[in-house]
Amino acid sequence: MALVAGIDSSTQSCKVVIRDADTGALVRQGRASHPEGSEVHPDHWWAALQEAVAAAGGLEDVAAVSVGGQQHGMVCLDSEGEVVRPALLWNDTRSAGAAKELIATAGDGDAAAGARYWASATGTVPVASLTLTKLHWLAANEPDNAAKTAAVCLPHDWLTWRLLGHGPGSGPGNLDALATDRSDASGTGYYSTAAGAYLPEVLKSSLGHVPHLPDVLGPLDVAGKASSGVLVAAGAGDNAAAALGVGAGVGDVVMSLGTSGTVFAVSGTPAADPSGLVAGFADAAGHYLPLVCTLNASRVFDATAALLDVSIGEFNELALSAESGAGGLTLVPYFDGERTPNLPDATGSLHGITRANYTPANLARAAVEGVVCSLADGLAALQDQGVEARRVILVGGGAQSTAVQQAAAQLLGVGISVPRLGEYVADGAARQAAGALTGHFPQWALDAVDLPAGKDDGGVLARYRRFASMHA
Ligand SMILES: Nc1ncnc2c1ncn2[C@@H]1O[C@H](COP(=O)(O)OP(=O)(O)O)[C@@H](O)[C@H]1O
Ligand SMILES: O=C(CO)[C@@H](O)[C@H](O)COP(=O)(O)O
Repeated sequence: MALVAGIDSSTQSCKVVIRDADTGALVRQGRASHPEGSEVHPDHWWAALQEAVAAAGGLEDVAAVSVGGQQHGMVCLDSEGEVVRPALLWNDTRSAGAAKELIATAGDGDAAAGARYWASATGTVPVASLTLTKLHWLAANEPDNAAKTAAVCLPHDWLTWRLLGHGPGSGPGNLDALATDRSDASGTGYYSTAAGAYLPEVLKSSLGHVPHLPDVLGPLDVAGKASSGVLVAAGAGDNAAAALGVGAGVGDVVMSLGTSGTVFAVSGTPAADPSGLVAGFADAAGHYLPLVCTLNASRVFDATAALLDVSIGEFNELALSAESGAGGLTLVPYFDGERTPNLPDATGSLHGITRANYTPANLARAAVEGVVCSLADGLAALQDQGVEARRVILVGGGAQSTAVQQAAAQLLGVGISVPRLGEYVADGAARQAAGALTGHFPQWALDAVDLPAGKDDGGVLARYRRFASMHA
């Protein structure tokens, strides 16, 4: 029995699953936390990866490994392979102005024309989350660090490189060993998803020079072999890895409630949405992954639970104990600013408060409904781009909440499928590792509970949309 390992290096933590390559049976797993903040030195990810691997019993008996990682994070390396500055993560909004400038410049001052240019050139209209806008911010605000940047890569690329034994000072040519895959390259802002190629001229005009970029590997390619002999696969962005992990097919929309809220589907054609709501990413199996991402999902639950001084389990019980509609309370969850819609400076808001409805249970319910409604808007944006939604597969930490599952079934207008408690990004990476080992993706069974579509009788979504539109 060959074993494969999948790693999910996501915003809040690193998770490792070790599975049987043939059957997909879970053999062991481990986890370690990442530090807080939207600016993190990559060394923390490496330390957490090693801790999580150790907690999972090590990789000595594992034949292949692959890394799924939080997307977009800007990892700048100097000519020796040393990290130039802590990575700016996908949820760091300081480059919002840089995004605006890149759009205006491309459209000669006309933002709509600029958005059309970017959607057609890369598949995605720039927002603060994209690596490109972070590099543009770096050039304007830290010119010395920009000048020192000899290579740029993403969190999963950097971890793959470290697993292969590379690192600061690991010798001349070590930057040449950097590798990525289409799914993560397509989230940089300097890669054309449709053409499958980097856009060096875009980098030159935003960073001031063209740094070395990781080779873009195919879905079943091998990045290399570690000194221990373990095969290291191409890896993927975390959302693309989740799509592989749940085996998403035509008609499936995946909705993830992690730190980010994401809604995405596997598609045969690349998206190019000039409204900027849908990002035109690639998937990890040779197709495309139109995706909507918000900045506010599970952490809205964490923050509300902290305010109410209850555990996350008690928070869910409270939300379940309130009526649908939270007695008239509506929470617009823009706690960390927002990416979709693009409102980086927004804050959250609570509407409809009366003395009668201002209870912990209604507040918990309003938090759940607010997050689910923001993702319902994401689903609508995907459908506007032609994505077919026959069911929504719920994943990510927040999907474990029964209150979230019920609200999703009620408010999304399609049936919900909740896979059994699992780590679907890490599982997707494990499937990719098995693919690199055998030359094909294995079919692994997925155990899920289905909930039929309910009805939004109380107009919860319409009321949410009315209050959310006040932020525009
Ligand atoms: N039962 C639950 N109900 C609501 N939220 C939960 C539950 N279990 C975990 N979470 C939340 O999920 C988040 C972690 O999810 P995860 O998908 O691992 O995030 P990320 O991939 O961004 O690191 C945390 O904010 C955590 O509080
Ligand atoms: O920016 C995006 C997708 O475009 C995020 O989905 C990140 O990839 C982080 O994922 P989580 O840590 O929230 O799972």
